[in-house]
Amino acid sequence: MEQVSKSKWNTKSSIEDPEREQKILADVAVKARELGLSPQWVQHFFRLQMEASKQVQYQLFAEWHETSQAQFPEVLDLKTAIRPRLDSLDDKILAAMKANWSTLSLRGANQQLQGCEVPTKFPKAMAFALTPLTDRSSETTGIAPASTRAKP
Ligand SMILES: C=C(O[C@@H]1C=C(C(=O)O)C=C[C@H]1O)C(=O)O
Repeated sequence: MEQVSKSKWNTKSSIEDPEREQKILADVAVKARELGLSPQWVQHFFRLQMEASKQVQYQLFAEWHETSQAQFPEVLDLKTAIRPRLDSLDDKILAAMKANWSTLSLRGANQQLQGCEVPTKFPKAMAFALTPLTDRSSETTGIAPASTRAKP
């Protein structure tokens, strides 16, 4: 996200790109369906990762405004270099979700994550990022309680 932020800082672009976010959410829902994952939970997960990413960007922008940060040298281009990398990361995340779906959809598995603290410069972003893993109510996840799910 530092590269994304630097690129936007240099080009004075806005942090938020709702069109790109909508496209990502639509794409991951299609891919989730293809992989047999809950599109609802997958969208919820990616929505929160995007909130986390924007939180990091806002924090960095605030720091840079504070210090009157100049343009950054040697920053990758957002559209042609950074976003394609983010897209391939999204595909890897979906594949990892597929590989770990039985664990992810276990009710109670989230308890292992409750109260876990990861040292970070971006605690607010981390809170967003972890929410889909810690808040596992079926209302937000679209994952049926274990008792009602068919056995594999
Ligand atoms: C990461 C970016 O910034 C924001 C966050 C996004 C994300 O996390 O995928 C997408 C669009 C922007 O609202 C970006 O512009 O690519």
